[in-house]
Amino acid sequence: MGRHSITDDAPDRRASPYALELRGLQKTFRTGLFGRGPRVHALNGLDLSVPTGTVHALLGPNGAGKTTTVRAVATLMTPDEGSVIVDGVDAIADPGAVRKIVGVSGQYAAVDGNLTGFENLRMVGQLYGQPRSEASERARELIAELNLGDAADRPMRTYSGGMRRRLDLAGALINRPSLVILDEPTTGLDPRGRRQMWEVIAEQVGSGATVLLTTQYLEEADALADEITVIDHGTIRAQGSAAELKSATGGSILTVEVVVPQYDDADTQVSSSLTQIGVGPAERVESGTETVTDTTSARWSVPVDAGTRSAVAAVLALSAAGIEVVDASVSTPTLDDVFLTLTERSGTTGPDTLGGVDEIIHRPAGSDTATGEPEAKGEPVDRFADTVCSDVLGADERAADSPDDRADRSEHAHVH
Ligand SMILES: Nc1ncnc2c1ncn2[C@@H]1O[C@H](COP(=O)(O)OP(=O)(O)OP(=O)(O)O)[C@@H](O)[C@H]1O
Repeated sequence: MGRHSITDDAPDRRASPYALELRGLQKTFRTGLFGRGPRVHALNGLDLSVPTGTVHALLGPNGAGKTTTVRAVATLMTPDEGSVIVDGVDAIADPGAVRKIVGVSGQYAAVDGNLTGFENLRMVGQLYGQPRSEASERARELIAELNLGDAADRPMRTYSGGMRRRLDLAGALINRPSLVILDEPTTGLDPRGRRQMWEVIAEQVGSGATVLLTTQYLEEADALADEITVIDHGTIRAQGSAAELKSATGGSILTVEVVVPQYDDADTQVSSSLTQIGVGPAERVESGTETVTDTTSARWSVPVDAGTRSAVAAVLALSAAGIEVVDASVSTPTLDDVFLTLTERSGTTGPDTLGGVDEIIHRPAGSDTATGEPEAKGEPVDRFADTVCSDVLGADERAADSPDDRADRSEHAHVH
């Protein structure tokens, strides 16, 4: 995708093969009245590199730090420590420049329900500084790409959930951003709508977009992402392709059911045959089951790395040793297994788990300037749109900052 520049001010950009680089990102929130509640370590030193033209998925349970990461990249929140570089531009030193080169989903579709999809998109383009004719052309282009042709001239309030999501994605793409941030792009869609959205996202990536995706759907990350980062309590638990994560979580397991031979060292015989095929020791997992032929069978399992070929090899080896095989199957871990293993290991207990609350700070009233009031989820959406608008319309950028973010800049909480 080409890049559209909306101002003459060229940002201070260094050449980079990465559309996004995060280094040592830390963020601690104060909570409670006057910030006297527990500190929440939302991010504990996050590192991430997203090569240009790829999709990177952030996976984590509720409260893991996904939205905080996304907000740091979208310049809605200033981290306490670390750096955010978008397409070579330092987001902390020059947030205004970064806002012009990121597109964030969830921001635009609701601009005005009474306007048509086309009018909404054209307006977003104009807010980015595109002349009306160019904004119209880009809006028509995206409407065609995102299969919204039939609905383009209908008021947006008549759109289905899936159409709104596609219009929303179009809004995030209107400025031909270097990095597209999709925060849970298919939440609430039915399976068909989700698959249609995946197709649209895949097409955009095929034409060169770089995407940072957060999702609660592991199959979404599996289907779309080149790389996945699993985070929990603001810390990276694992990073890699879906296949790498699956094999790091334990690889495939071969399970074999055999007719128990009636001689003394039968177990040793089965165990050594299977261990030779596997990449770890074989274990007897179940025994004493009556088979349909009134003989007793036993189940064995062994970790393997050759997929179904391991099952064939096991049957051949056991048959050669005179042991009858009743059943053999290989199971490969799903991304769900990976996710559960990684997040269970870190002590996550469920959807309401808080990220990294580790201390209660008692301060005398008035001893710090942070309000510490938790923000309502969803507030950043409006704030990003406001900030983009104020940037492109030349208003004072600082006016769009919340008191919370100003406090963020003046005060750096530390993780202990
Ligand atoms: N403004 C805030 N004030 C206080 N705590 C906050 C604030 N924003 C986030 N947190 C806390 O930081 C942690 C990380 O939150 P974050 O929203 O980034 O998680 P998430 O992975 O996006 O979760 P979810 O999937 O539920 O959206 C959570 O414990 C959350 O309660």
